[in-house]
Amino acid sequence: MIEQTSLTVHCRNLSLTRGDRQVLQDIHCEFRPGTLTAVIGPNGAGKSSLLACLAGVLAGGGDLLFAERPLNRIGAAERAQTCAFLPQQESPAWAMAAEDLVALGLLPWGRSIDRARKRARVARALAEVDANALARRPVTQLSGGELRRVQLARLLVGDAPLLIADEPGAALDIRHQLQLMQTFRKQAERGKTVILALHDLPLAARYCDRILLLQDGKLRADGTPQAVLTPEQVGAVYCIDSEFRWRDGRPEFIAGDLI
Ligand SMILES: Nc1ncnc2c1ncn2[C@@H]1O[C@H](COP(=O)(O)OP(=O)(O)OP(=O)(O)O)[C@@H](O)[C@H]1O
Repeated sequence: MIEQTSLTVHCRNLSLTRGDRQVLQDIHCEFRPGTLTAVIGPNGAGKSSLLACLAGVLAGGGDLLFAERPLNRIGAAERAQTCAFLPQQESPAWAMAAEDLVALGLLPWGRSIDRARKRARVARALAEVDANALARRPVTQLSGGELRRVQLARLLVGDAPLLIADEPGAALDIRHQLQLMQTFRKQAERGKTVILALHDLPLAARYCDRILLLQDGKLRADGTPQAVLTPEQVGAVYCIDSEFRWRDGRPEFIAGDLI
């Protein structure tokens, strides 16, 4: 059984083919507890594919290890308790109440958590994303950002040591985006391994410890925001001008013009 409070993920020579295209090539990296990592890169670079592999949803070549154990040898229930995953897009299948959708995040624990504790954890997770007021609303009647916040509560409710979320803040207003990034920061500070695919480079620079930059399925850079978001690297990958600077002790990424 994997120790539930902290988890290192090793990814060695990971490759993935989808259709007739190789979308990930020899990705070599590791993700440590207490670290908030952003995976960035242009559209089609392979971010979602990488996250889906890390979550065990897609299987590629190479080795993926959770706490030194091959991911494909970890049973489904244990894997679900270990890793919470939020894909880029997910539409609700039926009109369940938001709190019931969040409670699905506790399914991997079955009856080992009693009803009262389940209710308390669901309420806490909804509060974390400022969504308590949505608890009884049918998920099919929520706005895009409201639904995303409820799905994020489902990601958090199980308290899994590994959190993987694909564009978690894409539909959120600016206040909820900041709140969400603070939540992920807190999760990392509590010892979780947190991996997010992000397009928002200023948010990645400000909140993440580490950035992986993907381009055409290859890992182009891996390091601190300052080391990765250099004008040269950003220019080469995104074809834009940019600036990375420190203001009041805080890293700031500023996008400039198209090159
Ligand atoms: N189901 C699929 N079948 C075949 N090819 C796919 C499939 N899904 C994605 N791809 C291809 O895999 C490559 C990587 O896609 P992926 O979704 O991982 O990129 P991404 O970096 O997450 O992009 P975005 O920023 O647009 O979300 C792209 O070239 C895409 O066209």
